[in-house]
Amino acid sequence: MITMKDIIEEGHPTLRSVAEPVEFPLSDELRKTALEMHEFLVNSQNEEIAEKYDLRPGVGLAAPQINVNKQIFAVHIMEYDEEGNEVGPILSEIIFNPKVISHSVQQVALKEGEGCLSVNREVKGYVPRPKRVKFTYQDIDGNEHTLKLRDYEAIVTQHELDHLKGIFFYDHINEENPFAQDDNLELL
Ligand SMILES: OCN(O)CCCc1ccccc1
Ligand code: NI
Repeated sequence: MITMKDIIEEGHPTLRSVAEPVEFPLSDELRKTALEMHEFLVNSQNEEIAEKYDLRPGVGLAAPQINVNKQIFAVHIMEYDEEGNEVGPILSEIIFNPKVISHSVQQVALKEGEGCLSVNREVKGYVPRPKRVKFTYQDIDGNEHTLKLRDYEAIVTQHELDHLKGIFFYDHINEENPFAQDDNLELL
């Protein structure tokens, strides 16, 4: 299973490189790695397992973060009810060879900013990203899919897409004023 020791940190060159496309059918090894990336996210959101293995909770994980320079990322975003019980998956998928088709001019950012499993420090500031994004990808069997996301799911997905291009979330933060706002930016 993947644990925090497998996740490389900023400063490692792989995190600033462009990931390679994935060939299908997957090798047994790459299929296993992809499934383990998704399993890490599920484990990291399970209180007992996260505590037992000291996992930082994550809703996304990109292959370059475990030093695999391939165009793969996993997302696992669950819906919770007011008591904090899991209702079901909002977006839970392993994405291969994603290609952005279009995105909105309108931007969104999380009020609390973003973090990253490969960045062991807090970097304050709004991370402006397109509010809506449409992209194609292949699933673990190589089947093509098209997905249109908005708001939080779009933010998480674009954070992962950035990792495949060697971009960190803080590259998008306004240096002069990290909390700069304009009427094209909606805070979530
Ligand atoms: O690359 C995934 N990762 O570092 C985990 C954090 C994911 C994430 C956190 C806040 C907003 C968007 C995405
Ligand atoms: Ni990250």
